Amino acid sequence: MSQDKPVSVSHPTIRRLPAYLNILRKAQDENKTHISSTFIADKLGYEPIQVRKDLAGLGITGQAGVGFDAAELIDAILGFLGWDNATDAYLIGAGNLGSALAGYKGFKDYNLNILACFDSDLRKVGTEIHGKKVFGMERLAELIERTGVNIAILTLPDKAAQEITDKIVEAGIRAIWNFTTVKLDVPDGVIVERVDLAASLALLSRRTAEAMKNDK
Ligand SMILES: NC(=O)c1ccc[n+]([C@@H]2O[C@H](COP(=O)([O-])OP(=O)(O)OC[C@H]3O[C@@H](n4cnc5c(N)ncnc54)[C@H](O)[C@@H]3O)[C@@H](O)[C@H]2O)c1
Repeated sequence: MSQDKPVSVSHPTIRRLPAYLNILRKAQDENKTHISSTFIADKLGYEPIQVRKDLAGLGITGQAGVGFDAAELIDAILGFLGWDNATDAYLIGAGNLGSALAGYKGFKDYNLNILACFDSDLRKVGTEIHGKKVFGMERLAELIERTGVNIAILTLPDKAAQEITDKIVEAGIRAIWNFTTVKLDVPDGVIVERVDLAASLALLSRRTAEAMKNDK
């Protein structure tokens, strides 16, 4: 396997990488040392050329007839995504969604470490959710500044999202995983990635409606 300098990598390619990682790790668990693009493609219902193009975009090419060295490919993907070092994050809004994320053990596979939660509800402050301490909002800026945590996960109500964003950005947060529906206004250099289950559900619903229409 060779690794050249990566060229530009599209967002769809980046979105596919976690699925590749998942397959590679499972294959490793089954003691497979080398994996072909066809193997990965078959598992995901893609064309092998798609997988090869995605990995070539990262500067990785397999060896003809041998495929990719699974361990090297895992390291290359982790390195590309910046998942080779533990990334600490604070979660803000320890309600239904926030608690579920705080308790999701799978994030450790992506080296995301939710250090602690923050909430304005005094009944939650001082408690623990899935082993993560819940701090009051008055501690948020101080702790961001002191610990140098760069990532915030926003799982609070929409109406509080912009105000809290302004505060955490001023305190030093550089990346926000935004689960609210608000389009956040942030200064240049601060990265926001919004998660939208409704968009995904809309696709599911539409495709289901079309499939049912075709069955009639
Ligand atoms: N992205 C998605 O697809 C998706 C899916 C589900 C929910 N959501 C969004 O996630 C957010 C949370 O949803 P939920 O069901 O967990 O709600 P929830 O009411 O269960 O939890 C919200 C939490 O935020 C806290 N909170 C309220 N105001 C706050 C403030 N000013 N500062 C700090 N904490 C505050 C509350 O005390 C509560 O613990 C909502 O904005 C919702 O729209 C998004």
